[in-house]
Amino acid sequence: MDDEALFGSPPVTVAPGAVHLPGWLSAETQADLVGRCRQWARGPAGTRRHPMPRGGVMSVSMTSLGWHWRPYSYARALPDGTPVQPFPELLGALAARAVEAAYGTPHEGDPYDVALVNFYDADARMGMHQDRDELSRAPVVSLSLGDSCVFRFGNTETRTRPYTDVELRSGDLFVFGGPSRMAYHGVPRTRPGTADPALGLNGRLNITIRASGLPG
Ligand SMILES: O=C(O)CCC(=O)C(=O)O
Ligand SMILES: [Fe+2]
Repeated sequence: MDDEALFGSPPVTVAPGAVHLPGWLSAETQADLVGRCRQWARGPAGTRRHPMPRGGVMSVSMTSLGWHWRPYSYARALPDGTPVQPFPELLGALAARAVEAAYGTPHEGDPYDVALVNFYDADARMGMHQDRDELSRAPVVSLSLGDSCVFRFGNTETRTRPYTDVELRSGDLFVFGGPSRMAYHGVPRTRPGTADPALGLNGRLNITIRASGLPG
């Protein structure tokens, strides 16, 4: 696979260390990933909308691979003891290619070992947050499938301005590391109905691939 040489447009640096690569995944790879996400969601650990510590439930449905994430920690197993599904090697390979495509240098450092698959229906959103439960500061690799969304990429100090609103479409790659690794970000809205019908996905999927830095 050499998608980045064949598809997409040049990388856009949104903030130092935060790079958007529109159309990075081929249509074939997108369809393949949608099928895999469906399989992962059907696994024993399933997909769930996590309760928030201060009340309410997340509107995004999540499947964890490699380590189980819930607000706000990683664990080897679900609270009921169900083991988490293994981290797919395919995602490790994609993350390595993604980092090299974004920065032009190979990924060195902690291995990618966890992925969160987020499903957004038409009403789902994700509030401004930092990805701060990893011990590793390896870049976060984010892949988008299906409906477009507004991805709000902010600063490391506050949940509020300054931020940049980026339109993430199906097949887009977004990598944030270095000085942007701890930037606040969120998804204020998706754009229901914008997915290519040929993809067969009603809604939006996002896969974030991370290095937990936790002992394997
Ligand atoms: O859905 C997205 O594009 C962002 C997801 C995200 O920020 C997360 O899973 O922590
Ligand atoms: Fe995040």
